[in-house]
Amino acid sequence: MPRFPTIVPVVAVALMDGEGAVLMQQRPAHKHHGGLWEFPGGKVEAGERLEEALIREIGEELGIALAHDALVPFSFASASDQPHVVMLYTCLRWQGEPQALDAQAIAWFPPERLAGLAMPPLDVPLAAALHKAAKRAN
Ligand SMILES: Nc1nc2c([nH]c(=O)n2[C@@H]2O[C@H](COP(=O)(O)OP(=O)(O)OP(=O)(O)O)[C@@H](O)[C@H]2O)c(=O)[nH]1
Repeated sequence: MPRFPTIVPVVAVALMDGEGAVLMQQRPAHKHHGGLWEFPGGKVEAGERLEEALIREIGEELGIALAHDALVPFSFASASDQPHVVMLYTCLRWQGEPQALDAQAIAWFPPERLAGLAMPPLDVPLAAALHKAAKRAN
């Protein structure tokens, strides 16, 4: 019987500003997927709850405190050739001003511009779903 690879859970967030723009970060050049734009986040550590991991990662990467009750599960993405499962939340409320503490750069993009970014493969369907949801909301 075929066996599935062990899953590596990754949590990420689409922070949205008052105009619906989404914050993306550019991965450091020396890392896997270097230079690509991704949703801020990272791997869930053993024993961590998903939201707890996300709040920790975002504190480390952007220096902001996400409001726990503002984290809304949005979608997830996986592929047969990699163990990562990216679980994306949306969030409209946080404390502090996002800074690129880990990434090469951070920037806000209207949802319709996400598809034009160079992204890791798992982010492509997530970005498309965000764009679709934004269109439905308008
Ligand atoms: N944070 C984040 N990671 C993503 C996204 N999409 C995606 O495929 N990933 C992958 O999920 C993993 C997250 O790992 P991480 O951010 O905690 O740690 P890392 O950069 O050191 O990863 P690495 O060990 O693969 O180099 C990376 O392999 C990354 O490429 C995304 O939108 N956000």
